Amino acid sequence: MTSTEIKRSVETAAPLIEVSNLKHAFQEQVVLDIPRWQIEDGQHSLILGPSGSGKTTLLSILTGLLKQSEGIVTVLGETLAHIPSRQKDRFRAQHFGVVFQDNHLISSLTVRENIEITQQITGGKADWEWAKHLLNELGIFSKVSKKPNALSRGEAQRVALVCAAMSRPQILIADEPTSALDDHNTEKVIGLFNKLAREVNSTLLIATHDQRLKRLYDHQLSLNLLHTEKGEVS
Ligand SMILES: Nc1ncnc2c1ncn2[C@@H]1O[C@H](COP(=O)(O)OP(=O)(O)OP(=O)(O)O)[C@@H](O)[C@H]1O
Repeated sequence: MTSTEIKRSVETAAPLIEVSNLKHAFQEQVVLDIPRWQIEDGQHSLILGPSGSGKTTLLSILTGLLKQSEGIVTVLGETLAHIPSRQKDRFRAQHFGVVFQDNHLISSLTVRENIEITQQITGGKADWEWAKHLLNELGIFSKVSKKPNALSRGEAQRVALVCAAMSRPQILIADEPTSALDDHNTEKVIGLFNKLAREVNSTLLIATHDQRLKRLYDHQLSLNLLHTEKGEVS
């Protein structure tokens, strides 16, 4: 066992994520209410729910960007509320890789520069060999000197995946990775996420309203709309 694996096995003796009595409200409107939820290391999971059911809110809480109104959230055994604010960014960068729906690549930088700057921001040391390996695994190494506007949406998403995986995070989050895709491309993208999670030894956490993904992952958290707008039928 390498030292990284030993560190990881110690860190992951606790569940990867554990939530109890979690509630969140915006202006007294409760948008999230999760009595209990747990993910173990390696248990790829879906957060399923319609638009407005609180998926992004939950991801923001898990990554320490938003403090919940009530309840306890622990990540890798650490209670988020006990981590001082100035250490939250570091905690997030160390343990989470996030792939957003709209990729968040910097348009004036090449693929290689986007990857390098991500590493600098997350505090990791430059490791171009690892980046090359991941780019090759995802079939986009030939695009390293291109800028994002010269990439297809699928290629840009794969670059974003490489950026998210560079720090070998324990948790790889994807926010709506497939909702705009047809069935064929959905399977391809999910295949890439699974492959990368294996490479990096990460657990996938996918937030989506795409019901097609339900049959692909056993572990699922279903969120419901807790409120309706005036004029909407509940
Ligand atoms: N900063 C905020 N201030 C007030 N209300 C908010 C804020 N952020 C989210 N909300 C509300 O909280 C509810 C949940 O929003 P959230 O973005 O978490 O849902 P979602 O499931 O991710 O939706 P979508 O699939 O459309 O992205 C919505 O009613 C939204 O309007």
